[in-house]
Amino acid sequence: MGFLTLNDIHHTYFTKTSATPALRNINIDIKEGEFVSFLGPSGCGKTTLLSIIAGLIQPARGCAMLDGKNTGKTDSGIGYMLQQDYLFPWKTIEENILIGPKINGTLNHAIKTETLALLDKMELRNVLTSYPKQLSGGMRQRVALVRTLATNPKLLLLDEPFSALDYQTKLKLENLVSSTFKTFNKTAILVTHDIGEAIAMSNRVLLFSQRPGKIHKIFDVPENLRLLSPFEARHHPAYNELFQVIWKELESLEPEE
Ligand SMILES: Nc1ncnc2c1ncn2[C@@H]1O[C@H](COP(=O)(O)OP(=O)(O)OP(=O)(O)O)[C@@H](O)[C@H]1O
Repeated sequence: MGFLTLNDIHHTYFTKTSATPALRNINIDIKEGEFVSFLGPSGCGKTTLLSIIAGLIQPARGCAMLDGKNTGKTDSGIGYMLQQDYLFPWKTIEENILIGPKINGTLNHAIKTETLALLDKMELRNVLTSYPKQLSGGMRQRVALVRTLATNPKLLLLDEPFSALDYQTKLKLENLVSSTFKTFNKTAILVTHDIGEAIAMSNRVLLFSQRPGKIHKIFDVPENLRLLSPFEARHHPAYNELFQVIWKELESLEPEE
């Protein structure tokens, strides 16, 4: 069994008049410290699967087990980061990043020091007393990431966290996130539409089929790419090779016009 095990997950959304099958037969083991990306056509169920892993949606069948516990039944220590930063506009950056430990009742001197060090690592100095509206989009996403990491989650779910950023900021943030996750050996799942980002950030890329989403193929990212930063990885021949393979596979999934 993996650190995170997705066990025969199926899900269908029901309304009064319709049923939308979203996911079928999702089975996968993810190791501790692994970075996995979910890639696939729009509407194939990637966010639904993240919500099931987070315990926010009860799947119609199957379950997600993290460290031996069903994520839908326990407070499983999962951090969730989205495209929007959802910082509290009326709180300072310091208050925002420490809110998780404060709510959990775990805030102490050591956690505060570690969290502030993380803010430093994210190249955000001198913003502690600022408010979110005074920061750029890229800075706010980094603050959101520090806030997510402050609770020391066992697993991080990242739902297109870089997609609203300009290209340069996105590349910079990918580098920062990747080095932070490697340093702290964090297990993470990234939902993205960017094949390059998936390859440059991950150990494995899971390609989903059209809805109802199934795991269509799993691509292992060569070990030598993982030793590089995402920016460096994008210039490696192995990156281009894998990009072509995934691109062709993704194209074969698109519906005929
Ligand atoms: N609450 C809901 N009620 C009914 N249908 C839903 C609901 N949420 C999602 N769906 C449908 O389930 C399918 C999967 O949605 P989901 O958001 O998981 O896909 P996705 O792969 O994340 O899409 P995208 O890449 O466009 O963000 C879609 O057809 C969507 O319209």
